[in-house]
Amino acid sequence: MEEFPCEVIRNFSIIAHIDHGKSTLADRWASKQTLTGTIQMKSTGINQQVLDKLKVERERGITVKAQTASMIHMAHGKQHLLNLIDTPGHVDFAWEVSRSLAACQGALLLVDASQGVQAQSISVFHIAKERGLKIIPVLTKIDLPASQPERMAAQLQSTFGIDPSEILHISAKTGQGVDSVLRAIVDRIPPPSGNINSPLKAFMFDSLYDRYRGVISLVSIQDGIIQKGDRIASCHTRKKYEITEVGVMHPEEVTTSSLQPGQVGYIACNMKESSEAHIGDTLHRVGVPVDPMPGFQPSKAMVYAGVFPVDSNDFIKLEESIKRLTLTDRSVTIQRESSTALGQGCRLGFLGTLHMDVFRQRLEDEYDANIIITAPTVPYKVVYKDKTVMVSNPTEFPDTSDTSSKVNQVQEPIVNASIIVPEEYMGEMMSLCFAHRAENLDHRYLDSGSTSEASARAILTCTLPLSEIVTDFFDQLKSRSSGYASFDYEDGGYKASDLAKMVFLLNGKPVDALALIVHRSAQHEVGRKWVKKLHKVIPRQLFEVPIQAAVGKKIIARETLSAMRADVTAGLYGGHYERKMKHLENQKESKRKMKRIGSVDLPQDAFFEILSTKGK
Ligand SMILES: Nc1nc2c(ncn2[C@@H]2O[C@H](COP(=O)(O)OP(=O)(O)OP(=O)(O)O)[C@@H](O)[C@H]2O)c(=O)[nH]1
Repeated sequence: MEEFPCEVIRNFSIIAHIDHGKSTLADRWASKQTLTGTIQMKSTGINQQVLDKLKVERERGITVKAQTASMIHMAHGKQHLLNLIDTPGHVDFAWEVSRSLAACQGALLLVDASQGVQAQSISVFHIAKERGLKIIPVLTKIDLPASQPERMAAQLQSTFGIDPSEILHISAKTGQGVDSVLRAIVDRIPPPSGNINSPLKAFMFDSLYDRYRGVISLVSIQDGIIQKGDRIASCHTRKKYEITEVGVMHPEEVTTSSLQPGQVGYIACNMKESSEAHIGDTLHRVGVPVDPMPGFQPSKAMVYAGVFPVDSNDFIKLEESIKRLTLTDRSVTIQRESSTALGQGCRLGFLGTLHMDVFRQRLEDEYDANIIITAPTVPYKVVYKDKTVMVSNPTEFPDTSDTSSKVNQVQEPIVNASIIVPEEYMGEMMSLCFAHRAENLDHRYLDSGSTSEASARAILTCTLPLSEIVTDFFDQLKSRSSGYASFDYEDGGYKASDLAKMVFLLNGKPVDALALIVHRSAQHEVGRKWVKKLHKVIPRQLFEVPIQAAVGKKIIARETLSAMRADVTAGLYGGHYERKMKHLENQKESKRKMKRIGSVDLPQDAFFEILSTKGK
């Protein structure tokens, strides 16, 4: 690939609410490049969303991991190199958005012309604005009969102060106006600055793991030049490496002879451990140190869950798979955990529940893992007289009803939430929020000056405990607004709360994997619901089994599982010997799949059933 000086390079991202059409637009450009044959790309074909590489992304139609791709565009008689750094659109991945934007000078704010501004449009706009990026507003899907470009342009003006004459109107589906976006990128986004004669300064904004070459780092070159054979060092770890390959993402890797100032691309340098690749690190030439770029805050886990192998003999294999997977997803935190009910496992920290779901699915799809994942928990702060302890595992939560426990206070994480919804659903949304312990509820209209016409949209803001939204909040939000509501949240710190640990007992023995942290106002309801659920899924035993929910020493709910008859063959009269044997065999087989809790045999399926249902 030829070399491009800074002035013809543009580094940009597309920022948008989920489903507003980022991948479709990027894809149109990618397929156009293959059609014109400007660049040989290992594209998977026209209209296949080449940027959404992961299987889970294709299945769910969401972008999980930011990808980069380079394109060549002719403008003003010169070839321009446009580097697209894709960003995920889901609230869980705001951290990835911020990271991707650090390598850009501009961003396309893509808004669906039939839906208008949504919750994530607002949050990503602010992230881009804070980073000082040039923003190009684009209304897309104008081919849809329901699109209202004029009204949405007015909305962009009232929400973001954008001049309507700057807004591009396109359809990524039909291709209308798509070229005008490329032109605007060239004309409006400033080229990256950088000096080829200055010492090498490369900013690492992402890393991937390759089985054969080790860690592949994605970098944006601030100054200097980087090529094969160069010896580089990390400002953060001070470790030294030799560059074995450099190139650009196209979106597949294409080797180049060098990467120059303003370019975004990948480097391979025999980095064996992903722990050596620090996102936000600055790389320089060995012996020529530079001032590091301001790095990133590490991502913060918001949701924790225990992951256990279904067959306890598979723990080592599972741990290995988890470690391999975290090489491509650095935002997951890992800690070993052991449970009397489920054996040895890992406690993983995720950015949110979608992130957790995606990780679980990737473990199953890519590593063939057979796992049990416990109910998600948020990180709580337990304040003692002399110290504060973070607790992300319900089994470690103290008994707050015990006055001798020396706990002064328990605090839970809070989020500042915003919901955008057509005004006729406001009542439903408010009651949903109140049912989830919302406070500081407020609202305003998004279509400024709009009269009370039916489709006027409002933005509702409130604070919510994070624990309330990690279960079924999002599903309820969608179903109670007929799919119209969009939701976003940001960290709102911690707040004191009246929380308690709920323990479930089978035949008087606590099952640690089922422990929960609940708000005291909901403890009876939650206790009854879970006890009923357990009663439904636990098979009858040879003896009567009480199933109880307890908070502290107090039993708050109970069901009793009646005993069954001992002899499984007793009901078979006059049967063949073989039939009897088969029954006994079956019984032995299902015994092997049981987890024994005290004297109670609990089948794996029961755990799956209990833990897979999201509701508290
Ligand atoms: N009619 C029409 N449909 C479009 C257009 N652009 C995208 N779509 C459709 O909108 C849906 C969402 O598009 P995507 O490109 O997957 O959206 P996205 O923003 O990449 O989604 P995430 O990556 O999950 O954030 C798909 O069904 C697309 O076919 C358009 O210009 N016109």
